[in-house]
Amino acid sequence: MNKAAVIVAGGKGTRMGAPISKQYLPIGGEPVLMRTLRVFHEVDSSIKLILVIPGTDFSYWEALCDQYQFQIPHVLVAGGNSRFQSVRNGLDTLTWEEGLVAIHDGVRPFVKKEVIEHSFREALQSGSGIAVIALKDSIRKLGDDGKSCYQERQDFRLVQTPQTFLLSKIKKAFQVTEIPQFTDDATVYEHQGWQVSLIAGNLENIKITTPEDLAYGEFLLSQGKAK
Ligand SMILES: Nc1ccn([C@@H]2O[C@H](COP(=O)(O)OP(=O)(O)OP(=O)(O)O)[C@@H](O)[C@H]2O)c(=O)n1
Ligand SMILES: C[C@](O)(CO)[C@H](O)COP(=O)(O)O
Repeated sequence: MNKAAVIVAGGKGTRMGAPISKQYLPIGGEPVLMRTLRVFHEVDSSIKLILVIPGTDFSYWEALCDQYQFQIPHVLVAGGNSRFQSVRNGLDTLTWEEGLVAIHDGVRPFVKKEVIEHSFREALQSGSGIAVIALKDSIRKLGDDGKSCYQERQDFRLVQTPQTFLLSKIKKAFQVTEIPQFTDDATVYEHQGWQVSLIAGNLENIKITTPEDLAYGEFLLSQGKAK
């Protein structure tokens, strides 16, 4: 079965507040994105890697690849104005009749190989494999009246990536008009009336979003808790 990964990194990293976009910032001595691409390559070197970045960053990324002698093969695709549009641009480049595709945030470099493998296995079996983790904190639901109420945290999961799908189904799912509820790829898939299948993600698979996340990532690497 053909396998691909669409690594989305078309954002601006506003919340990081850094002079360069967070996907290019060094972590453990190399840009975040190189670490992310390497995990997928090491899972299976036949996975076709599609890297979605802003079109205006292509020459910058190519210079970074030269500087770091980064040679893992990948196809560059220009991103869109939202994550949804960036994913769609990536999917549009995949023309196989059949296959599996993992969609993954470029800024989640600490995903475990086992999670990627599990997501592909589950997608082959049931159509989708969505990485999630249990909550560690208690949660409360806010009401319009300013009050809040208890929620059973075991009924909830935090959603990560990869989110892996049968290519034909996710491509069809993305042929819709974007709505605000599309905060990830699972929501786009289930908009078709299809149920998603969840798999266990890994705690270290944080989305690098704010400066504390970078510091935490460096800590994980220094402790050997992430690679
Ligand atoms: N137009 C966009 C927006 C986001 N993303 C990607 O989607 C992932 C998750 O998004 P987020 O963490 O929100 O990244 P940014 O949009 O870059 O961050 P911010 O909201 O702080 O600007 C990131 O890998 C980001 O690069 C993308 O490919 N295209
Ligand atoms: C896709 C995602 O990483 C799953 O948790 C998340 O929904 C992305 O959200 P963002 O607002 O684009 O950071």
